[in-house]
Formats: sequence, structure tokens, C-alpha cells
Amino acid sequence: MTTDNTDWHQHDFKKYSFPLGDIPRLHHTDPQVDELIKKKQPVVLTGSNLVGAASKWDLDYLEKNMGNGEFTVFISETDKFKFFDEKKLVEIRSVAGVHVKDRPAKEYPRPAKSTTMKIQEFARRLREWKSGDERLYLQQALNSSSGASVVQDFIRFRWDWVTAKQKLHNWGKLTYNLLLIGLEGNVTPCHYDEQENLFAQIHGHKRCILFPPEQFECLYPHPVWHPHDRQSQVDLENPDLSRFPKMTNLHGVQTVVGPGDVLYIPIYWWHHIESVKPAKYSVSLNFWYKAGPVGQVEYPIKGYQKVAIMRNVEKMLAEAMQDPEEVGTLLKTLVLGRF
Ligand SMILES: CC1(C)c2ccccc2-c2ccc(C[C@@H](CC(=O)O)C(=O)C(=O)O)cc21
Ligand SMILES: [Zn+2]
Repeated sequence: MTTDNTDWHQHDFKKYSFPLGDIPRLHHTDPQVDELIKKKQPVVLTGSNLVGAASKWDLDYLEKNMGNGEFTVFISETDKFKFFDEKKLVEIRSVAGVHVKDRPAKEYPRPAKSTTMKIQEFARRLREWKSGDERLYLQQALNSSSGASVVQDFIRFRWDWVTAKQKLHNWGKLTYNLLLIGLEGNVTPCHYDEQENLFAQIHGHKRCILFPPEQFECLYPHPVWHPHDRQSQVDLENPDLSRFPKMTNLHGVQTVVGPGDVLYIPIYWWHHIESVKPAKYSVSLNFWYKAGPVGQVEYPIKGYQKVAIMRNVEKMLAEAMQDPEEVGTLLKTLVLGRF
């Protein structure tokens, strides 16, 4: 269990060009926890025992108990695992009711390719991994088809506790529990998700850097129709300031989560996550919840609501123009020199 964030050897970590505050770490019974979640502010909850039944989920245990299924594994030549949504490439769009299969969009570089393998092969390749080899990141939705004892552990999670959180904060339904097993050094680059996330760390440690939705203009997300939708175009470690000048206004918050910690990543908050030393690999399990009902809209509207509006404008224009390339031109015509 990480006792306290401050004993972290920060000098080990990558240095970034932007300031980083600390995400509060609070015991899960602290009343401030629910105040922060209600305000959609990130917070690390300690001592919840949410996935205590999984504290034994190291590679040996998972290798023996994850069953005989094929698991999704992403492979990357670099330390970055920037996910790529194939579905965006050939989107069927209806034009006046007629389904028009789009011509496949121009070829995009695929930084991480996905494959499947049995847990035994994954574990072997992780143990044999040495610097210079391609990196692996297992990402698999947990379900009843996992091995019997893993399912037993899953059932013994603190579902009462997490369901009470879901109800108290009016979150929608639980969509996924993604099991994540990645090498130390793997980086999931800066992106946001459209779901509330209780991110439970099981083995090893992860450095999590978060930015609020209001910093949308500093992070230059790809267009919504792009396979890298929801992900920043900016390489935080090596920002191209000529293309992304507003990146100099970036300021975030960070934490290092260890076994037993649960990080609340609010919906639409940007997060950049890295598996860090000393463990050779990390095991995490996230709990993704659909957004709750919008309810009474209060003005001025909040940052994350503006992101949702901008996404809808991009989608509507792409649909109307039937050619995503023209959307940029139209938007520039609409605003440049006028607003
Ligand atoms: C990078 C990877 C393996 C991936 C590849 C291709 C498609 C999807 C994904 C995906 C989705 C979620 C995560 C977990 C976490 C980041 C982290 O812990 O690394 C995170 O962002 C979250 O919990 O929201 C990681 C991945
Ligand atoms: Zn995410």
C-alpha cells in the first residue's frame, strides 16, 4: 500500500514543461471525497478495499487463473499506446436514408497494433521482455468467461461500496471493467473518455497526470471523425509549439497510484498515464460508468458541457458536408475575421 504520496522519488519521473499540482489523496470515509466527486474533481481514495480480493493478482496468479481465452494485447514499437479506433475509418453514414459506405479515409499511421494471445504467452513475453523489444499492453474487459477463481475474486469486490458511489453521484450504468496489464514504462498518452471512471490500481504503480476539460484548447484533440478521436495531438514530452502554441498555458495535477488506491477520473477530464518503477509491470482495473442524466442545465455551462457541444457540432457538420476535410474550411470561414 502506498502510504503517502510525498515519499515518491519524483526525480525518477519524466520532467514536463508545464506546472503540475497534486491530486488530493483522502481516506475513502473522508466526507470531502464525495464533495470532490460531486464537483467532478479528481481525488485518490485510499483504504476502500474496492478490489482487495484482487490484491493477489500478480502475473503468476493471473497466468494460472485467467482461463484459456484469447486476450486483446496492444503492441507498440515505442512506449506510447495511442489507441486507434478502426470503426472511424469506414463509417456507414446515411444520406437521406440511403446508406453510403464512405471511401476508406486516407491511411493513418498506426502507432500500436492490436492482436490476441493466451495469458500464458503474454506472461512469457512479459518476463522475457528486454529494452529494445516491442512493448505489450494487455487490455481486456473482465467477464464471467475469465477463469473460475478470477470470477470468484471479481464477485468479492466491494460492489456495495462502488454501487453506493454510483447511485450517490447519479452515474449511469457500469459499462466496463477493463483489466490492464502493462510493462513498466508504457505510456497511455493524453486523452479523455466520455465516461466516469473509478481507476483501481492492483499491482505496481502508475503516474497519472490530469487536466480539466477547460484546457481543451491547449490540448488540440484530433477531429471526432479521426481514429484518434478524444486524444490530444500534442506529444507532451516533445510539444510542437509552432503547431500547438496554446500548449504553453497547460497546467495539470498529478498523483502516483499504488496497490489499493482508487483514482476518480471525472468524465471528460484529460489523463496521461504511465506505468512507473520499481515494479516490472502494472495491473489496473477500471470501472467505467456512463454519464448520468443531464438534469437541469445551469448557466454558465461547464467546461465538459462545452466539449460535448463542440463534439456535436463537428459530428453534425461532418454529416452535413459528407466530407470531413471540408468541415475545417467551413468553420474557418464561419469564424475567422468575424468573431
Ligand atoms: C492504451 C490502452 C491499453 C488502449 C489501447 C487501445 C484501445 C483502448 C485502450 C485503453 C483504454 C483504457 C486504458 C486504461 C487507462 C490508461 C492506462 O491505465 O494506461 C485509461 O485511459 C482509462 O482507464 O480511461 C488503457 C488503454
Ligand atoms: Zn482513459
